[in-house]
Amino acid sequence: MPTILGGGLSGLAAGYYLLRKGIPGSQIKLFEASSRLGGWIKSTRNREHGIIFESGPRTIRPIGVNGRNTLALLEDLQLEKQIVPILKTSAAAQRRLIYVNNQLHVLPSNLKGLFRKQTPFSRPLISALLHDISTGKSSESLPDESIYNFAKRRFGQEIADYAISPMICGICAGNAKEISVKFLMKDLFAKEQKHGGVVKGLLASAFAQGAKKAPEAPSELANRAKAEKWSIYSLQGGLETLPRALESHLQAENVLTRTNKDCLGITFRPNGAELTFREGVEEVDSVISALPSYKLAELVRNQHPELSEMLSGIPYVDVGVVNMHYSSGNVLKEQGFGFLAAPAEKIPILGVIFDSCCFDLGSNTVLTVMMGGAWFREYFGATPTEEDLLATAQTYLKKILKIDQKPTSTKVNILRKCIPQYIVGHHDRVEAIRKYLVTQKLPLHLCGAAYDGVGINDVILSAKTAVEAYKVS
Ligand SMILES: Cc1cc2nc3c(=O)[nH]c(=O)nc-3n(C[C@H](O)[C@H](O)[C@H](O)COP(=O)(O)OP(=O)(O)OC[C@H]3O[C@@H](n4cnc5c(N)ncnc54)[C@H](O)[C@@H]3O)c2cc1C
Ligand SMILES: C=Cc1c2[nH]c(c1C)Cc1[nH]c(c(CCC(=O)O)c1C)Cc1[nH]c(c(C)c1CCC(=O)O)Cc1[nH]c(c(C)c1C=C)C2
Repeated sequence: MPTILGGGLSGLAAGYYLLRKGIPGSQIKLFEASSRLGGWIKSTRNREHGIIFESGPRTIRPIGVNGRNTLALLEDLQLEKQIVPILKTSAAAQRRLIYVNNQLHVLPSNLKGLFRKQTPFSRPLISALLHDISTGKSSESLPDESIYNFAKRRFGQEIADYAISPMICGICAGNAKEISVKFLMKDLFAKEQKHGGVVKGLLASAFAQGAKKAPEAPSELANRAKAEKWSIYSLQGGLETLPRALESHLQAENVLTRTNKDCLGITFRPNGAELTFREGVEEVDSVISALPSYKLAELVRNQHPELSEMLSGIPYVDVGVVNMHYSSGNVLKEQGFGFLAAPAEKIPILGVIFDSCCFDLGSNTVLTVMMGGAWFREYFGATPTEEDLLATAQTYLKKILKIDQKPTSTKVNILRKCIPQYIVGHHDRVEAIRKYLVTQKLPLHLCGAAYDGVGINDVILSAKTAVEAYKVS
């Protein structure tokens, strides 16, 4: 009987894939510590004006193997009609801004943009590619390095400071000087190590592969996303519609989903495992962990200190999220998805999402300010109040976006340890963790944001992969 620990998106998706594997729902259990399922995905609708505030994720990418996998899941859950796409032609898809040198700048969004000089860059971006071509490989071969160093070596300091560093903030709220190059640029790094440059490597593999592409049968929804040119998408009712649909699906199939069930320890036995809860002990055949890695580390510490140590080596950061709603028309002068602040600006906010520019919210303006991340303690100390975060958000909305108006409603969330950081050495660490599970023959499978990608698509795929490896006894 497989038991899932953690009822965030990856845990719910693990339940869905176990059912698809043919395991009867009555044999599957899912235990969640908090009072609700969905983890960081939380969409709150204001009762008075109906505006939805997302405190966690808000958009999903439709492309790539993992993007298409999510679309197949949505299709199976019959959520197609609830998809709200952002088209590639929209301002939200084409205008991503960065805040550098006390100013907002638009990042190039097409090939033409590479040939033009655009602030804050001192030269057209094409010169970054020439920099890569003319720069040799690093003298010794590197097993890993920070994405900042890699970008600086290959493409120059401006790319590292103005493009890569803000982008890392906008994906994992992290410091590019600490994050592994393999987090986003695994292939480019491998190409550089093999061919002495990224462009050289890309050309070599283009010649080697010709125009061949892996054959794949995309779902109807993936074809629609391509034909209609979706850039990213959300769901009616907010992204929480997805965990709610998974929850209903699992319950309809008789999966036992229990909230307020905080697992306190795991002890592996020759034929399974014992899970300790405040209410007592549950005996299970095998465990699928959809927990944050630092939590799993606590649960296995007594029996497997070495595994626990490796799991605790994956750091997490805190993010402050402030949703702002203005009912008095458009208070926003800028168009686009939002802006990200370059860490060199040394301001407490990571970036702002222009929600009402992404989705049609009538005459309302809705913005989400994200702050802290890798620098949370530095700017906010150990115990900031919600008022501190709201005041900071308002200060920077006024300074950067010139918004003076008082918001109609606001919501502040301090998300503690919400995003894992894939620091230099992460991939080796995850490999060592997996090797330990195999050599110790532990009936434990891992999924979730801690290991193979932090996005929604990644965690859904991680659940699918974990379930594929699960052997039905
Ligand atoms: C602010 C923010 C913005 C984001 N934006 C995007 C975005 O726009 N697009 C995108 O693709 N991704 C985004 N993400 C990432 C995405 O939200 C996450 O990767 C995903 O939700 C993680 O799901 P998970 O199931 O791995 O983890 P979690 O959501 O952390 O779920 C883990 C669950 O385990 C439970 N748990 C913990 N301890 C125990 C225990 N002892 N026993 C039982 N249960 C336990 C927790 O309560 C929780 O419900 C964002 C994340 C954040 C924080
Ligand atoms: C400022 C903080 C954050 C913002 N979004 C996130 C954080 C921590 C989290 C996040 N955003 C994206 C993903 C998924 C990546 C994936 O694998 O699909 C996650 C976990 C999507 C994303 N958002 C931005 C970028 C560059 C990306 C990567 C993929 C894509 O191109 O869509 C930009 C961006 N994020 C934030 C802002 C303010 C912003 C700005 C323009 C907020």
